[in-house]
Amino acid sequence: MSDTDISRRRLLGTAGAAGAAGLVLGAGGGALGHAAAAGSPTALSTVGSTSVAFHGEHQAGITDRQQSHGRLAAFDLAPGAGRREAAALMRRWSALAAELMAGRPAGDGDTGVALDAGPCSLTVTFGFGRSFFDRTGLTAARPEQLDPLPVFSADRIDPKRSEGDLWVQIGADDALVAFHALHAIRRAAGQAAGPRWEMGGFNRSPGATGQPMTARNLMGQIDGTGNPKPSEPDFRQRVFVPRDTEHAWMAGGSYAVVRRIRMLLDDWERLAPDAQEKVIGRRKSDGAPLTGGTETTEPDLEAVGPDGSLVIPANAHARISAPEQNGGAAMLRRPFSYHDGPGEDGAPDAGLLFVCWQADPLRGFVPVQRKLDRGDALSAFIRHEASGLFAVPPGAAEGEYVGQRLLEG
Ligand SMILES: C=CC1=C(C)c2cc3[nH]c(cc4nc(cc5[nH]c(cc1n2)c(C)c5CCC(=O)O)C(CCC(=O)O)=C4C)c(C)c3C=C
Ligand SMILES: [Fe+2]
Repeated sequence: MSDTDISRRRLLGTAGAAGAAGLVLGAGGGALGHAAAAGSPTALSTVGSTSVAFHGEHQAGITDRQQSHGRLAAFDLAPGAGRREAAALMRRWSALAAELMAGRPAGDGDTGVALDAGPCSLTVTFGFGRSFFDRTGLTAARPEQLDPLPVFSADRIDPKRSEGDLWVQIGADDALVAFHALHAIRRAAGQAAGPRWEMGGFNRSPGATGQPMTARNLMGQIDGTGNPKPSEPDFRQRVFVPRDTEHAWMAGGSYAVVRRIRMLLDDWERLAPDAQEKVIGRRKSDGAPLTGGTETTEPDLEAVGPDGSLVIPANAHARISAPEQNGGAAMLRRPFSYHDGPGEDGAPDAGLLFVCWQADPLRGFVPVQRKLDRGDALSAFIRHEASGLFAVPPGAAEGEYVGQRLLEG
């Protein structure tokens, strides 16, 4: 996929909207505004009028710019619901997502919550968890990539907030639009599926920074610099399942690993700024490697300081997670931050809804997390509290629904 493919998916009000929001994945701006914005007296801003297409080769919400509001939710099929009910559900959900992403209401029973807003870059992305295949009698069609993730030594995973038959990722540049979309999805589930868990997150608002820039997380770090770029020749191969895959229904799809990672912010903030930078191996101010340059300068992993020690320490997070240190393993990270008030311990229940995308988690998240688990300086300041692994089918063509090739294959 080229950058142009990505920009074609997006119908941007102006290039300015894209710039203000920071196109971390390098998509260019198109020129088409949402109809509601076209010269009417109640014209929407570019933030409101920007829409993302539901139909396409890949589902939306993978390579699209991170929106300012995210909602992640898992659903379980109802007792007695099987393949037929799941197919009908995916047909309903896909039709609904296409309407909502175009800025149209959720049918007759629309609650009116998003009434005055445009699409606000809404994306709705659907995935299937491991248990979905047993529930629908499709175990033979389940890829080995959905085998359970290993248990890592530092995991503190809450099963009630993990996994699930179906996964929905919602992103939008407006909190009400994001809420409205998930609420409509939940209502449309009807008797077929019920909620298992839900998490809300956020990123910078479009226009908050003077110029487009990579996101910052709640530790204050620039986070996303090393992501694979659409302009790189192996981008597609890293993120999307190839055409010749054994399970043809997943060709053009991707695997999402979702981890709710709490940041132990009180401990982190006790560290001096230079110690914080050594934990990551990059400068906090501008994300440049500790060996110098700018955010996009390649780190010099061999460089030593006057005292003979490595400038980027051996246990620095960015060193350990780099593809060169992991046999080329890479993933596209597209997280949301979260803050759910104080935890039971009184410290902030805040951190990262870490969502990463790859063609194969066994050549993406798993080897990298294995290595981080063994000796990442960041480990002392984070705790993985929930986990999910989902197969995200390719995008649906016009008239199709997401997962149709699996459910009707
Ligand atoms: C298993 C995968 C990863 C987890 C889990 C993870 C958690 C995590 N990371 C940060 C902050 C940063 N990560 C950075 C780089 C980076 N992280 C991963 C993987 C995981 N991170 C990768 C593959 C990379 C890129 C490495 C490279 O290509 O050089 C950085 C540096 C800037 C950047 O490249 O994004 C920061 C900062 C936190 C806070 C966190 C858990 C809460
Ligand atoms: Fe990281």
